[in-house]
Amino acid sequence: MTTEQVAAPGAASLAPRVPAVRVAGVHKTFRRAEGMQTVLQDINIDVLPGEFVCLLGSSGCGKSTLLNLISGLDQPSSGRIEVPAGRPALMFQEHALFPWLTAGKNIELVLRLRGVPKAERRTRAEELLNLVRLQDAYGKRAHELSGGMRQRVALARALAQDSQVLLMDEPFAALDAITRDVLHEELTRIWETTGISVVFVTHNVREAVRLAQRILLMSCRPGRVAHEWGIDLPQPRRPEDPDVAALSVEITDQLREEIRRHARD
Ligand SMILES: Nc1ncnc2c1ncn2[C@@H]1O[C@H](COP(=O)(O)OP(=O)(O)OP(=O)(O)O)[C@@H](O)[C@H]1O
Repeated sequence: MTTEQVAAPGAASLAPRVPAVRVAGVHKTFRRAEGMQTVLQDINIDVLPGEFVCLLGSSGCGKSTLLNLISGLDQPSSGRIEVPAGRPALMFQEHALFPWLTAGKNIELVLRLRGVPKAERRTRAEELLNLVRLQDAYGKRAHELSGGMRQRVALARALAQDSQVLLMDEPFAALDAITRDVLHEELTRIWETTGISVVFVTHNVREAVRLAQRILLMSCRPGRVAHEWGIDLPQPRRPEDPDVAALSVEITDQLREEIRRHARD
């Protein structure tokens, strides 16, 4: 297992040794018709301020469950979740924009809920749309936007929460490969600019290697952190770069091994 610890480049208001997110000894069990199912077992993760961490694993290994626990949407059966950086923002595969509101108003709604004065909301919404390179989308509704554009608005809306931590659950999984690629580039740029911590869930090895400073590979049933890689390859990374390709092969082999092990159990 490679456990190279990587320094986060981003800014953050927290002292360097205080993690943005701490998951300590977390177990999660669900009651099901066939009995109790342990989905997560003894998960221990510290996410540093400004760090980009990918949770990688095959379908059903508990990635979304872990993200839900970090977000506070669900509680661990035992162990502790701490988010010293404050309430995280969330982004999912589904954009979940309100269809009756324009892109700008979707963002302004979050600003309003945060108590941002009315006079400032429009300017801030436009700034956020600029940040995701959607300057012209302020007055457009979701049905007038492409899938990639909707996810950009969803990202802008998540950033409107002004959180230090962004939790992303397969946000680009429904997009075509080229659009996904462009959004990877945008997300990397935004992460570098804002210095937020990102916890990004995916089952796509290439996506994880493209984005992350640290990849945590989860095993299945129960979900545990089976392997960890620290990645200090420069951004932007291209799949065909030899180091990126070699790492993708190494991680894919480990993922296959985890899937085989799970099938044998
Ligand atoms: N509320 C729940 N009640 C019962 N079982 C649940 C609940 N939520 C999740 N599970 C189970 O926990 C396991 C892990 O699910 P989870 O959605 O976290 O996996 P995942 O790794 O995110 O999968 P995918 O990549 O397919 O989204 C699955 O077996 C799922 O059926």
